[in-house]
Amino acid sequence: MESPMKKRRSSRSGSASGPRSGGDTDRRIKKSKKQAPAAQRGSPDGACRGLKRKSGCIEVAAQFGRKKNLDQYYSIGEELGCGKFGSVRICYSKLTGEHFACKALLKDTGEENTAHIEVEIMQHLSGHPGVVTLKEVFDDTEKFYIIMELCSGGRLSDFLVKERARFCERNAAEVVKELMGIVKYCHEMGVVHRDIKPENILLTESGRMKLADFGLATRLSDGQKLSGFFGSPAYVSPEVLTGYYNEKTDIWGVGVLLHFLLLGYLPFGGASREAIFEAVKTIELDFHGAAWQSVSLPARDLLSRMLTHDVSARLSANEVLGHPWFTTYADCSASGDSAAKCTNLQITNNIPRGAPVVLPVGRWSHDSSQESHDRDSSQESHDGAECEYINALTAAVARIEISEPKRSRICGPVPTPTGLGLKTNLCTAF
Ligand SMILES: Nc1ncnc2c1ncn2[C@@H]1O[C@H](COP(=O)(O)OP(=O)(O)OP(=O)(O)O)[C@@H](O)[C@H]1O
Repeated sequence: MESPMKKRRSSRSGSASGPRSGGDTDRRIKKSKKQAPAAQRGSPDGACRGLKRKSGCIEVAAQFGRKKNLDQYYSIGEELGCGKFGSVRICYSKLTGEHFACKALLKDTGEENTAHIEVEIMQHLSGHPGVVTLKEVFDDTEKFYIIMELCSGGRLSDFLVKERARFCERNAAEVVKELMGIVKYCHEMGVVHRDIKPENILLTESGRMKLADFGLATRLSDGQKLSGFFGSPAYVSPEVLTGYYNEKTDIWGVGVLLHFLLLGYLPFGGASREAIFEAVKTIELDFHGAAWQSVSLPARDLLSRMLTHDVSARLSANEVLGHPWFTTYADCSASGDSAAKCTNLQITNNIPRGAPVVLPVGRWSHDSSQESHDRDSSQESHDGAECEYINALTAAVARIEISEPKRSRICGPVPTPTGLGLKTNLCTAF
């Protein structure tokens, strides 16, 4: 797994533009129902303007109700992780004994308003099971302390590195389905995350995913465009590098993750940041090469629609979730035949960055113990039938009508997405 690359926090004041100010990009971005205006990152007064006034929305005037005397309420424990601007530690409520995570952000970094917006967006999204829940905020003369839900399962990136395990398509579909449900919720709430990557996806003890680190997130109203560089090089979308963008930049990030899950390596690599950017901007992925032969056609079709440079053609979160690839594996599970339909991908250790993984072409097995390349004739005929099924699905995929997302704003939690099929593995992995 690629090590996380530094974000340009100093350029967080990227702008949001109205629909009329943008040239070509405007024509590619269809307008939809009006939504809240994006936060003005340079203006604390504007930070809550237009934001849906759901219960608990933080009023900037109230400085998100931050409290003093952290020590009075919490004991701070060991470090869970370290970001560019501070560390995150486990903490214990002195009142209830509950465990939380405490993110400390230094005040003298000029990031004070960013901290406000991060907190505000977390609060805005609170209530969804896929978003790290904000508990409360403290400050003292030097730091802000964000008390949030503890995700003791660690980061998805660490899980992927540790496991180095087989990621069959069914498991990949479960991961992406759950993540996309969270992204869909964010977009419906008018929030673009802008830094979707496995380092920012945390896992609970029970293996559920939680999107975290809203430090680069922003709000976006329908038809608005964003500009400015945000994100991590390997996951950044081409439009972020070349001009204006919208919430579809998050779809690209999930697409990069899906590519990793399916093939075991990231699609855009390079020896330097510039080289990665060049790859992101110029490489058109070919889903027909040898590496893809053991990946189903619906999976390839979906990925090609997530990693297309044409933003207007790129699927929305809702459209991704409606893709037949997910139906395939939902149906498999329902029939109790899911394991048989898993294409096991062997993600071997020490894969050089950007190097292709040699996949076990045509191997279908029930579990990792059945790795034999010898398949009996009944299995062959089973595969043949499955191929027909998959090809029929692909034909259906080709007829999918692309529609703009409904930007209805959901005030409460949306239904919990299906849990990770890897739940057990995740629990034991940490
Ligand atoms: N709620 C949480 N529960 C458990 N661990 C957490 C939690 N939030 C953050 N962490 C850990 O702390 C690390 C840093 O957190 P986070 O990414 O929010 O900080 P950051 O300063 O924004 O980082 P970056 O430099 O990537 O922007 C995470 O990678 C994760 O390991």
